[in-house]
Amino acid sequence: MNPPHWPSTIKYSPRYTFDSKITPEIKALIQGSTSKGGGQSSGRPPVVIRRIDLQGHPAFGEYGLFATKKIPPKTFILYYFGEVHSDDRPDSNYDLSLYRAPDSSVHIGIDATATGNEARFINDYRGIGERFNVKFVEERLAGNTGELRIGIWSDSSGLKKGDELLLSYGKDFWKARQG
Ligand SMILES: C[S@@+](CC[C@H](N)C(=O)[O-])C[C@H]1O[C@@H](n2cnc3c(N)ncnc32)[C@H](O)[C@@H]1O
Repeated sequence: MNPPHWPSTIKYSPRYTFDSKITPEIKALIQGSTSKGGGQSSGRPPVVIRRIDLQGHPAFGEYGLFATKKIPPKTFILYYFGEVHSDDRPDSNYDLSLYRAPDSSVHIGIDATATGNEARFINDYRGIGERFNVKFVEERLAGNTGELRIGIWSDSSGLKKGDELLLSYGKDFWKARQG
């Protein structure tokens, strides 16, 4: 079932989908040798999608993601899911880097433009809060033999109920969108 306020134009998926151009080798690299647990851990994450109706909020009219309860510091909240792909998608505003080969011959991303989960709605802190309050943490499941994931964790301050989750997308994201 879709989470509350999920927009009908986007497909909800609490697990990876794979672009048709992803080779079996790359799929195996991402999934690891232990194909354990294809999706989000049990239950809904402690977050809710809300439309931003606050005048002056830089993402006014769009959506954001908010804590439904107090989240302690350094706590796992949810994973970032979307379409795993190996092509360049410079125009996507929902594309996260998942894996880069040491010689840069392969670069895998997770693009949640058309398919994804609640994590796609997390805004960048710039113009909203003083600093980010959540961050991306890479992990491999099953004692480092399972699927490669990007988790979203609270930072050292934690969040209060009702706080908007705010990331730092990094300067390159905004530099690429200037002008
Ligand atoms: C990953 S999406 C975040 C969710 C988005 N607000 C939505 O409703 O789909 C990234 C997009 O959100 C908006 N956004 C996120 N953080 C922002 C910020 N600090 N200032 C302005 N726009 C922001 C921009 O449109 C950006 O391209």
